[in-house]
Amino acid sequence: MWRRVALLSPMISSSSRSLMLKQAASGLKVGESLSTDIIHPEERVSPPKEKAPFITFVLGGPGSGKGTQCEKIVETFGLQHLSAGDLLRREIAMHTDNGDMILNLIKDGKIVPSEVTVKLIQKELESSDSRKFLIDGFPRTEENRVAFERIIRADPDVVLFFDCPEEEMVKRVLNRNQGRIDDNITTMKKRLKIFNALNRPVIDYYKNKGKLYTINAVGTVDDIFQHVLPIFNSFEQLKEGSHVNPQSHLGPSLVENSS
Ligand SMILES: Nc1ncnc2c1ncn2[C@@H]1O[C@H](COP(=O)(O)OP(=O)(O)O)[C@@H](O)[C@H]1O
Ligand SMILES: Nc1ccn([C@@H]2O[C@H](COP(=O)(O)OP(=O)(O)O)[C@@H](O)[C@H]2O)c(=O)n1
Ligand SMILES: [Mg+2]
Repeated sequence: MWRRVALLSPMISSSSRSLMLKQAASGLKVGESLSTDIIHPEERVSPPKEKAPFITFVLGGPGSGKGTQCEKIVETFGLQHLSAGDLLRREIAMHTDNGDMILNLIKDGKIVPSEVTVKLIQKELESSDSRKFLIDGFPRTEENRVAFERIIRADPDVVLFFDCPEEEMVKRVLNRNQGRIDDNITTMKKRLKIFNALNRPVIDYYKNKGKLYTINAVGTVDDIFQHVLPIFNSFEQLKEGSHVNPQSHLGPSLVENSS
């Protein structure tokens, strides 16, 4: 929705609006001309400046707790949660043209072509009324990141990285119990390899840009969330409309902004 509004608003000037009203009053259809009413370029009203939406990328290995923490962020700050994995699984469930291809890649722990994933995210962004998003499990590769920049033409404001030891991630995934086809030891080993090879460069990229917040993902869900809270609390635009107004409980040893 935000992009559509931003693209459409420059098209309507005050004089063209009055022209449309006159046309309606005179019984003319929009597009048929009223020869006396000429719009001069200097009469055009500049479009309202659309503020870019607030975007958070949520990174971390499989089972690091991204989805779990996203639920808590949504509850507290009202961001809209877009899980790349959930969007892909929905394609499988709906038997779309890409469904089988996506299923085979997920089963094998591989990354779905970026164009497919970014287009799914784009659809959600454009049809949403929200102005603040949590994009979970994305970008997983440099190719994902570049495709998002090219297609969406937006940059994240915040990048969270849930840092978790491998053995803890394996334990969590094998106990996840959500009936996921990739929650088995064979796929998990492949996913960890791919995470280390392809997601680490993305993490380094945002670290160098000063946008990365690394969070120790070991501990209880609530303890970890206490380290997420102050990050979002530091952004004014997230406070208004949030469901509660949480106090900061920053534990500096566990949260590191690598800027
Ligand atoms: N801090 C935590 N400690 C123990 N288990 C957790 C924690 N956070 C999440 N889990 C559990 O671990 C599993 C993976 O969590 P999930 O949020 O799905 O991770 P991700 O989205 O990063 O793969 C789930 O079963 C979840 O309930
Ligand atoms: N950006 C993304 C996100 C997920 N995926 C695919 O979807 C699978 C599950 O992603 P997910 O984000 O739901 O996984 P978790 O980290 O939550 O376990 C990945 O292993 C990939 O096969 C992808 O190809 N590209
Ligand atoms: Mg997840």
